[in-house]
Amino acid sequence: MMRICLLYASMSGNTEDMAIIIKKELEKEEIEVVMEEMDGYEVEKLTEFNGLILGSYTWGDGDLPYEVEEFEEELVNVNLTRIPAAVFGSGDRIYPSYCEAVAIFEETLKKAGAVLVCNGLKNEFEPKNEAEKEACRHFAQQFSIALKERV
Ligand SMILES: Cc1cc2nc3c(=O)[nH]c(=O)nc-3n(C[C@H](O)[C@H](O)[C@H](O)COP(=O)(O)O)c2cc1C
Repeated sequence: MMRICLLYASMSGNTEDMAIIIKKELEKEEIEVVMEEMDGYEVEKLTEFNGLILGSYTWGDGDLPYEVEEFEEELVNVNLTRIPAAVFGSGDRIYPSYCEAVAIFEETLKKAGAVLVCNGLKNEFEPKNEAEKEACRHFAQQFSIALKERV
C-alpha cells in the first residue's frame, strides 16, 4: 500500500480544513496518509514515504509562518530525490503576496530533489463552497494519479 506524509501548518484551522479534505480523498484511493503538524516534524523521517504533501498558510508579508521556518530550512538538506510532492495553502487576497508560502515550499522541495506532480493549490480562507472543496478533492486525485503512475 502506498504511504504518504501530509504535513500542515495552520493557525486558525483553514489550512487544516483543506488538509482534512485532501486526506479523505487520498484514502478513498487506498493511499495511507500520515497527517501531522509540520511544526517540530523531523525532516529525516520524510524519506520513509512514497510521497509528500505540504500545506501552509502565509504570514507577514508573503512569509512562512514562524513556527515552520526551521522545518523549511532543514528540508533543503534532505534527499527527496524523485519523491512525488505537492503543496497547498490558505491565504487572504487582501495581501499582495497571496498564498506565497505555497511557492516558497515548492522551491524548497525542488531544491531537495522532489518532483512536483500537481499545481500548487491556493484557497482564500477555509474551503467554503462546493467549488473550493472540489478543488481540494481534485488536487488529491491528481496527486493520487501521479503517485500510482510512478510506481
Ligand atoms: C499578520 C497576518 C499576515 C498575513 N499575511 C498574509 C500574506 O502575506 N499572504 C496571504 O495570502 N495571506 C496572509 N495572511 C492571511 C492568512 O494566511 C489567512 O488568514 C489564512 O487563511 C490562515 O490560515 P490558517 O487558518 O490555516 O491559519 C495573513 C494573516 C495575518 C493575520
